Amino acid sequence: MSLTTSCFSEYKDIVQEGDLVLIWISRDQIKPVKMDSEASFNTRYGTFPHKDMIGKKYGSQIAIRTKGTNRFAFVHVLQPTPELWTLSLPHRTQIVYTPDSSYIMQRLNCGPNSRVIEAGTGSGSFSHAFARSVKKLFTFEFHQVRFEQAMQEFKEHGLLDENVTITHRDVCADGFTIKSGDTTSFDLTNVQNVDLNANAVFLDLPAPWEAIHHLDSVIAKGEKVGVCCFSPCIEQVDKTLESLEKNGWTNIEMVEIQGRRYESRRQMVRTLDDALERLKDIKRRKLAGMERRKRQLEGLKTEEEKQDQNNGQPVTEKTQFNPFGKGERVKEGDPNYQWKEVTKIESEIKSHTSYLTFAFKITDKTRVEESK
Ligand SMILES: C[S@@+](CC[C@H](N)C(=O)[O-])C[C@H]1O[C@@H](n2cnc3c(N)ncnc32)[C@H](O)[C@@H]1O
Repeated sequence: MSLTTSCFSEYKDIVQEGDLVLIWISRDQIKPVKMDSEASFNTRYGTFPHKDMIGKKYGSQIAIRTKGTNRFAFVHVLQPTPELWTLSLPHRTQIVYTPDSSYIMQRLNCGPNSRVIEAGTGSGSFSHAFARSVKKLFTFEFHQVRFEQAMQEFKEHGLLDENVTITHRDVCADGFTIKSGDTTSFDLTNVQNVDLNANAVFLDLPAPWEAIHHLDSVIAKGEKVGVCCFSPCIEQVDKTLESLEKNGWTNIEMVEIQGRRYESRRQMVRTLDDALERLKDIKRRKLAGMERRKRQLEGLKTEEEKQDQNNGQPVTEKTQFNPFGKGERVKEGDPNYQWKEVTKIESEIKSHTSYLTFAFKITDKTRVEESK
């Protein structure tokens, strides 16, 4: 089923047939699904029929009974946003994540008047974020299949009807000018050359330094234009810096974003008495074990031990309460215990993604001088 919706720019209350819905299973598992009342969404916990989601409010929890057990499994139905799309999209390439994209848009002063050039389009992660915030996005991709997939996806998401143009192009070899005869989503019926007039540029290419000299003819005159090059290796940054300087870009700065997710959690308050009790417990259990082994070697067993052996039960008494983790499990926040608020960092941190090299340029200063 292929339907064009403006799901990324319009807010809706109710899930409808044909909607692109992001099904939130867990923080690491969000799946994009087109609503089709005949279809179901399968998880390892069970099957969620789409018809149970259609008609519900966005944000609703949908529950089913799990297979074989009398428990519930649930998912949430969410409306797409660029941030959630980045976490759920089908990867065709490496992508730009929200900590980087939000920082880049802020540094490039992106807003409702921005006209942005992006190359390459890749999986379209950043394109969705740009599309929501800027006036025009001109995105370029030289890989034929990726170009077609991205164009289809942008069409389905309603982006091509709004402010996005995608062009099939090797920007290092052929620059950024869109002209008649090009393979592009731009309607070139009455146009020879498209005036890109871009005031922000984002290059996520293996060799951005080969594309920089093509920018002068497509960036806005008389205003400050920003460029950001996204490169994973410092050697690439070196070459980019050289090219930026050579082509008259100034205020060059390289930064790296180290995104961290902090979680607010509760930790049980542990007192000195708890620590002493724990040490005593270890000692008690050790002694009980030694006694038992001794009796086993001597072939002697207490009545209780014989009984326990018959039942297959452990002989050592179970620790009732242990604030250091082992023993009886206590649910976080259990009101019978004392808790303190703590911050925990995620266990697996995705560290270095890429270096961001920013630079700025004003090609024709006449207008700026006049306004002074
Ligand atoms: C890392 S991906 C971009 C990912 C994208 N920023 C995202 O967030 O989804 C780089 C893309 O640039 C494309 N590319 C590489 N060299 C290019 C060139 N000279 N012209 C146009 N696209 C190019 C590749 O085909 C690839 O799809």
